Amino acid sequence: MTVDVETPLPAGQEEAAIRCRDVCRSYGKLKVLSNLNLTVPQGQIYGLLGPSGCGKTTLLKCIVGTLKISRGQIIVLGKPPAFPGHEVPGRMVGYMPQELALYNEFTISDTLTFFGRLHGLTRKETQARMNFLIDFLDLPQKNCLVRNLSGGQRRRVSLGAALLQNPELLILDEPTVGVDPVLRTKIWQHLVEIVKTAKVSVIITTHYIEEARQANVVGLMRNGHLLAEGPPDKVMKLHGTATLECTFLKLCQSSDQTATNESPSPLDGVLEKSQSFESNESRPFLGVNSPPDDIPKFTADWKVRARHVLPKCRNIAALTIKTLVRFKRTPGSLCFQFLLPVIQITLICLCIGGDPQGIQVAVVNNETYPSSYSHSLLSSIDNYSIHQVHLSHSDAFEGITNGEYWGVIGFGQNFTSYLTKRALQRHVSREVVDGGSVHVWLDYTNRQIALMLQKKLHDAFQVNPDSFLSLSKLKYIFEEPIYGSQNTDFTTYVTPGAVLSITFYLAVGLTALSFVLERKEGLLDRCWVAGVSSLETMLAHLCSQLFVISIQIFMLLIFVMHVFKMPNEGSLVLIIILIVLQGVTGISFGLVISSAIDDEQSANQAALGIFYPNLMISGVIWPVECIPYPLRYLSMALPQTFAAESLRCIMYRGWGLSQMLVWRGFAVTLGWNTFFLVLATVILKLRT
Ligand SMILES: Nc1ncnc2c1ncn2[C@@H]1O[C@H](COP(=O)(O)OP(=O)(O)OP(=O)(O)O)[C@@H](O)[C@H]1O
Repeated sequence: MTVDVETPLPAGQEEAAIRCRDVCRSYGKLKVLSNLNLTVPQGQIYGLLGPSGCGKTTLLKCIVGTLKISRGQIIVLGKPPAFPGHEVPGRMVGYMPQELALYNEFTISDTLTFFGRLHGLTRKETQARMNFLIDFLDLPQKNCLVRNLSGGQRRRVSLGAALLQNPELLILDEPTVGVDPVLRTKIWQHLVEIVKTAKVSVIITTHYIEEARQANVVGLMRNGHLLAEGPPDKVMKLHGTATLECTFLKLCQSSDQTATNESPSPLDGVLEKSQSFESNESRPFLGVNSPPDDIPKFTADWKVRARHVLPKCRNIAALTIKTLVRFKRTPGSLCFQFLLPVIQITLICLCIGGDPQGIQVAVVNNETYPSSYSHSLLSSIDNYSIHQVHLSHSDAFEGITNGEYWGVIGFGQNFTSYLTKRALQRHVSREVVDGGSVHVWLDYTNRQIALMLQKKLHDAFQVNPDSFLSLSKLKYIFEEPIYGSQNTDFTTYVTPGAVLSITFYLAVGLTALSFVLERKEGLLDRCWVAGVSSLETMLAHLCSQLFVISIQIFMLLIFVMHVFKMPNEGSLVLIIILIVLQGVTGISFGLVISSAIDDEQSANQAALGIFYPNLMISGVIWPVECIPYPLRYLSMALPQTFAAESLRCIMYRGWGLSQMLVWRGFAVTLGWNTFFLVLATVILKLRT
């Protein structure tokens, strides 16, 4: 049967706050809920009891809609959870998860204000409820930080957050664990009172089985199904026991016995047992006047669906403010986030691409008179880069062999006279060529240093155009470059790519970790139950991270352009937009990692794992033109290759968006942003 959202439910069914029929849920191959049937009557307290690991929390998560069921049907306050337009998850339900699910950097007041914002309470309403809850739950001052509270106090704050908006349905997962007996009694009294006065429905799990006698109905759960369901007195009377604990033990024994009896042969036992389990488990031993299980199918108008999907500004604002408050409470970490990119770019500009300095080179000069060409050549060498050590032939070679010198420069005894002959005569003997040459032996284990030495010697030999050396050489005249200057160093090449990489990786790291931690601590689940969608979570995170990125980029540009004086011929606006977009790529990639991965270690590994390959292949450190072809094709698919090229073109060539090399960087970055954001949203949706 299909019903429209406006159609009233069939008679009898409107009295149940929660109705679960044949509910199944597995984690991989582990079947946790198995054809479970449960009914929580409206305006009553339902105590869900069972041993650890029997599936209570899983069931509650399915009821609030943060976990999807594999089979069966759940109706909460008249409609399935997460049904378009239904406020479950949302304001109608107050959920206290088993994990404390509180922000440690928040005060009690921040915590309640945050949930008040999510539920759309006015400041006045939140304040009034806060005063009541602080008094009722015996909480310390409202400006106490959550991280400074005791375990029991935190649990009470968590309970306060669930009670805040006076929900129609309260779902409490072990609210009394770690709470002293006096307060436990008070909490139960409050539940009894709100059930009576405000007709609130409550489902509560507890390990203290006997305290559940105050519930109107109890459900005894084992291995993912209910063994019995009914008012506590009736359940105990039916099984002839004096306590709920004894009833539970008795039911467990008889359930074990039934399962054993129904397995005739140990050989085919596995199949038989599971079949008998399936058939028995769906029916509690004692039901509570369940009406016929004719649960209708629900459909929603496309307009309602569309409204349901659209992100709500209220939720995005509440989540963004939450992150900003957390930033405010951790100023050290915030300053570190702002300074880290500046420290990184400073190190890159100082340490990468510069010329080697003070390189020790041995000189063996067999010409003794000071007016010789060898002396004149040696005096032209750049002393800042090359430190000449004059030695004998044997000491020089011993030194270079021992790694003391990077090279040996040698001049023969008759260097000047042979060089003169070479310059004046057309045909000279091999001995003249050899004796009129500068002999250089280099340690090539460090190519950069060896190439620098070659270049410095070459430059030194070019200094005097009238010298015999220049006569004996063919000359090239390098005119003014079309772009850049002849003094452009490697740092200039690296900086634009490095700025993009720093922005990208910091955003990846911060996003991937913060999300994973929030999920682990149950905070994401709690926000979802308060009605926040995956898309809103993403957008809020994007907004708050954009704030951090903006300050990072501002400081980066100040350092790059004013401290390290990198040339900029292009539009500053384009440069800022491109860097911000790369930051968004980092945030969205971080969101993909955190939506797919559950623990910090794996998230860290994923973020770090892509760091080096991406850095090496994207042409950030070394030109893409030097990369082998298969990797070069891979490089084109990466988010930073074209973006880095685009930024170099803007900064050093002064190009704008009309040039393909520039707009291609923007287009690829936007493409990756969209892809990562959609992927993260889909993964988050699929994983609930
Ligand atoms: N995310 C998960 N992935 C895989 N298995 C899970 C996951 N969450 C729970 N389980 C498994 O599902 C089973 C039921 O867990 P659940 O937390 O629902 O039990 P519980 O009755 O609430 O236990 P407790 O009273 O100790 O909280 C357990 O065997 C648990 O190991």
